[in-house]
Amino acid sequence: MMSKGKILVVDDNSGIRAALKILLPKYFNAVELLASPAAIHACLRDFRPDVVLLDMNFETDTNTGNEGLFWLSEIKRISSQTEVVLFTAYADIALAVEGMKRGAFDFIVKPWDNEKLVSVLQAACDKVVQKSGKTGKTVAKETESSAVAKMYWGEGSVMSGIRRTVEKIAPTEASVLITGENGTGKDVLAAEIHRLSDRGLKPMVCVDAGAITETLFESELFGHVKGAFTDAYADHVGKMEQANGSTLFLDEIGNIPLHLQAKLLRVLQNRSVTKVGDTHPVPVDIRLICATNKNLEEMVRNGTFREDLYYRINTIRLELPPLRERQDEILPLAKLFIARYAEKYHRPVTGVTGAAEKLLVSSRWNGNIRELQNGIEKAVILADGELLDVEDFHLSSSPASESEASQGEETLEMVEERAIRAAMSRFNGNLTHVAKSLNVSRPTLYAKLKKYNI
Ligand SMILES: Nc1ncnc2c1ncn2[C@@H]1O[C@H](COP(=O)(O)OP(=O)(O)OP(=O)(O)O)[C@@H](O)[C@H]1O
Repeated sequence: MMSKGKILVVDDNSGIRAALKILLPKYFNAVELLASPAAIHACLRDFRPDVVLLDMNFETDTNTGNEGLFWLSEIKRISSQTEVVLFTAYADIALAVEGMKRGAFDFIVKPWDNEKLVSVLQAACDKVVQKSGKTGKTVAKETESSAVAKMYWGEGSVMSGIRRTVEKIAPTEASVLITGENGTGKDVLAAEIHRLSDRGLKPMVCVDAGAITETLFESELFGHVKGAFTDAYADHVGKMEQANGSTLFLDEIGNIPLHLQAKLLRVLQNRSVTKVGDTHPVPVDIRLICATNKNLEEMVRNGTFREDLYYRINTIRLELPPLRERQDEILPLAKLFIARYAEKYHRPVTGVTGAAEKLLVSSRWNGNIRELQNGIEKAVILADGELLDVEDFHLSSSPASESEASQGEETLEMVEERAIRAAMSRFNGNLTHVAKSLNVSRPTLYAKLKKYNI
């Protein structure tokens, strides 16, 4: 039976790689093979293996195993949850013991026994799943969704400039402030910066300051101890502590009221957080990325945003322009979304007609990339042919307008229900993300969930 799990094999012997390329895919979800350890960093970041099967000697004529031990430490340093199985042609017990002391899961001697190798790799995968407290299915799902969230950069000049800055600043500890209208891709950009950083193997922790009430804000961000307030039945670890060693993404930072801004600033300055109802500060090491669609400078001027907090979060500023100012990106993004939704809904759509291209490029896209994405999703579901045409889009006015609602209630209701169900499944029922992706408020989403019995 196929096990869950992703295996990375690092071995410079092409014969061994060829044999494992045939053997391992029968037992595991995904297998990557590297001839040289030089690409291990990139592979850990992009492929995110559960287990690495690591050769101990990469240079002919050396059999000290030192290189293997070095790479073992590197893998553990970068991704402590990844298990490493050492693979050596030289049965050296001392080396095996040293490797295990340094955190290797097990040791396999070449020439190997297929059954033994598979069972050791399976046991290592099981350990990863147990440690993360997830089933193999959810591990695979997370990987899928992180692949979906991967940012499309395009060739446009504006985004190329931002990309160059991002590549420079991502590996640093600098706080980043991302600004831009709704739907311009601030969340996606934050995730990309995190992915490219040294913290990228840990999950980024997100707080949507626009979606939590003022009363819950402190407890959500800083945590609370049991009994701190009426409903505090147990200790709760706040998002800041959860983000320790990783990145905290504070979305809609412009929505935080002034008195809470002061508390947030204190935590950021002291690099320690005290739970509500507690007196002991806990040190936290976080990289901060904030986003807003508000004009923070104006808020500072009119006294609704603290100047000191503004400077604290704003070491690097990235401004995502509205989609109407990045027209060269509209068609490439449209193609990307068409391919995504054609596959998802099993529709034969492959592109757009020339007339539809003109319409897409000249539309205002007040809801930016989110609106384009939603428009394409609907069009792909409803289209009859292979090419989307002008009438497949309802772009004469803004997409949520009444003119759209009057175009055949039955069909649109069906589309709406399907879109909500799709979003619920895509975001595993996370209502904040579902509401955001559909561009509706949470109360509207609740009403629709009730209406469609979802
Ligand atoms: N560069 C991109 N490549 C692929 N998809 C993108 C890109 N930018 C945005 N999207 C998609 O557009 C939608 C909106 O993006 P995102 O949520 O990041 O925008 P936002 O600016 O954070 O919006 P809001 O201000 O409402 O929070 C998402 O579904 C996202 O997947």
